Amino acid sequence: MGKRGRGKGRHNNSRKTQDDRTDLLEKIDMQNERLFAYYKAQNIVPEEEWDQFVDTLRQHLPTTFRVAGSRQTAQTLNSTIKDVHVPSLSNVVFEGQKIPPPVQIPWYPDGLAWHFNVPKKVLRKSPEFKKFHSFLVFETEVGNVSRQEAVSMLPPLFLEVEPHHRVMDMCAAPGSKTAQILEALHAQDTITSTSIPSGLLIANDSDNKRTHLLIHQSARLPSPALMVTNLDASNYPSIKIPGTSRNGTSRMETLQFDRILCDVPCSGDGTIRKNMGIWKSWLPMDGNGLHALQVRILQRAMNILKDNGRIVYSTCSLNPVENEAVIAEALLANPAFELVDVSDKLPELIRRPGLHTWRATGDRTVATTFATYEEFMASSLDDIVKSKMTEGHWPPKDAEKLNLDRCLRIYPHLQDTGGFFVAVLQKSAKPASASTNQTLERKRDAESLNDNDNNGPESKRLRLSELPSEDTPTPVDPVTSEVTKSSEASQAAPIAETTAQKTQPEKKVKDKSSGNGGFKENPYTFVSPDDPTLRSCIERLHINDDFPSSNVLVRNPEGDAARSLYLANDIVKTIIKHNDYERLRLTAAGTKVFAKQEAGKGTEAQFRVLGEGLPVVLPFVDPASIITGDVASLKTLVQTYYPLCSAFEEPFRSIVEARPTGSHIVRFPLGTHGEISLSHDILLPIWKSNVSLTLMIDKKAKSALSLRVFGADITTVGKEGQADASQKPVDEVVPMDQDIADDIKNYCK
Ligand SMILES: C[S@@+](CC[C@H](N)C(=O)[O-])C[C@H]1O[C@@H](n2cnc3c(N)ncnc32)[C@H](O)[C@@H]1O
Repeated sequence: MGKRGRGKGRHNNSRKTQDDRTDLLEKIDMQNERLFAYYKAQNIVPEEEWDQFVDTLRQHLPTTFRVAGSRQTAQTLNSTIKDVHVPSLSNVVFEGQKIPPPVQIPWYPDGLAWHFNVPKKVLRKSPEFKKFHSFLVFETEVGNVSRQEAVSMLPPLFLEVEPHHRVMDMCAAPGSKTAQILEALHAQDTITSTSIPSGLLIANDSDNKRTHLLIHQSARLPSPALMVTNLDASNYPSIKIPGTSRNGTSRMETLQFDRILCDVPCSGDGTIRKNMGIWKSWLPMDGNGLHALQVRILQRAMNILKDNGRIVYSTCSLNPVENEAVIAEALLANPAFELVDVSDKLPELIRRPGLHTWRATGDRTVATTFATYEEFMASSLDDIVKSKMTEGHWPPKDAEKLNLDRCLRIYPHLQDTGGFFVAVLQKSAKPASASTNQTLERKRDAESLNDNDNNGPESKRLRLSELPSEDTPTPVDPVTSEVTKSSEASQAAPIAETTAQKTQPEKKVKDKSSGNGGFKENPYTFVSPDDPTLRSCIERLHINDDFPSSNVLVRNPEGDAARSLYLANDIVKTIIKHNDYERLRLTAAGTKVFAKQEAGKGTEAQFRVLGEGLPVVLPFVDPASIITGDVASLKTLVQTYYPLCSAFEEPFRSIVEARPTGSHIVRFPLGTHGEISLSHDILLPIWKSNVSLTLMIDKKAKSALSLRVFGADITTVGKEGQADASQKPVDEVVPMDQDIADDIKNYCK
């Protein structure tokens, strides 16, 4: 749950929030002469479209959502929306007006994303929309639906992630794009079981609190391939993994990524339709001030990308200083990279090309904008203002050669969305060509201009040469597999930083984490495959020998299986084994599969399989050990907390009575059972005590299951709170990257 609307009176509060929001929309003066003057000067839209562009900025943004989860799960839920909900919403008339049903976003693959624009009071009062709304609320809470601004769904689509890819999401929180990337890594999952992809996703954010939001979000799609780190992306340390040199000797190498997402912190003016405060606060300095960090993050991504790998750079800002200027500066410094022409991808997406010319300014009134840095420096503006700008804020001399038109600009009036910018960059494996040599010359020109003392203080210039480099692989001791001390010292910036971090961990950590305090997480430690607790889980649940028991970890330095057991895939295991977790500020790794269940007095505690862990474990479980259930038993388990075994009908009753106490798995097979029909098998973990059973999934998952199977929330909590939940606006259910004003206020500026 987000920070809003907890506890008593939540329902009234959330309604109040909605009303306040509508009032705000009406009251706020959606006028900002600086913003208009700035964007008119950029020529971002043709003169004849300007009024339509501004009118759209002033309109409320429609609700958009994406059906999440693996391919199979998503398709099944999408069919429910298409075949059950949309027909029931197609003839709704409210206060004499026909209300349009949700429609699919035309460019989103497989029709899995939806758009609807319905006044709040319709959601509250129309029985059909109320039901649909409840469905969205519950499915969002369990992660089958992701409420996400349409344009924010774009970057992961252009990233084209495959299950074997090593992927880095550099600025990941709160995690809506991380979830999309995870789904792509897990494309091979089935509706009941999770694959163990060979790939990797490192989701990173420099804000410690927000990494926890990220962990919460990604718990909706548990993955053994996920790691979460809490570092400054512009200075991300190199990750070491063992490799082999050309002559066959083993050595440590730097991990390089196939795909990197740089969804960088930005001024966020593309979100003005949701974040109305931007109307009042917008200044050109918002973007100017972020430019250098944005370049440094992109540069770092370029350094850790594999040959032929791909980077997607994106912002929810329309400002060329945060967009084309960043791309141009990074391309000039990295001739091996080029912008990818993606004009044939997502053909239904209406986009405009990136700009080759723009006019930056340091003048807060935006009375003047400047075509070039030289023009700006020759102006009568104050020296302090001048010192805050760099040449990189302006277009380079022959910007056309960089193909900046291959960038994508998404304007709100084109398809009723937020404003957005995306650039797709590819690293070629070829040496620099004649044209890239020219680029190098331009870079040298640019650097020599930077060296001119009249061009502002040295500290304000981006020193590209200071960025960490990945060139030197680190030899490894063939016996111990450890990095030798001397080679460690020879690594440029990342290692220097590590050494500093080791000697003064607290201080350094504080400096780097934007005031979030020291790093207090516990390390992950692998347990022995022969660990008695692990062996007991494996035996009791009839898990076969293919289960990767050497990839099971715990979260304490001693390696004690005290509370929870996690499962990681091979690459996550390798990274954990060969890198200092404090240096990586490793916040999460792998997925939790088993947890300790305290038993009653005098009974020994056992471990149980978790709801979120079951899909990962299931492919290894002996099918004969799985109990077959019936819909009546499922209903009893959903309705009651601890139903007695004797409350169930035969044959389920005798089967469970014959089972030992502890963790078991029940399969409810697909098919029609009286009035209830299951479109696929449902597998759930249960706990059997001496006389009763418990369904071991959390209450939100139970409510969503109930709503899906029985058409209503028949859980105890649901019966008490359904009215409350169904009234809760869907946009208050989960934080959305473009939806929380705080996100923009606190983190994107
Ligand atoms: C636009 S938001 C990212 C939204 C996210 N990709 C999503 O789709 O949910 C930018 C994020 O960058 C993070 N951030 C800011 N500076 C950073 C840095 N130097 N390194 C890494 N992350 C940073 C912020 O904490 C914020 O969460």
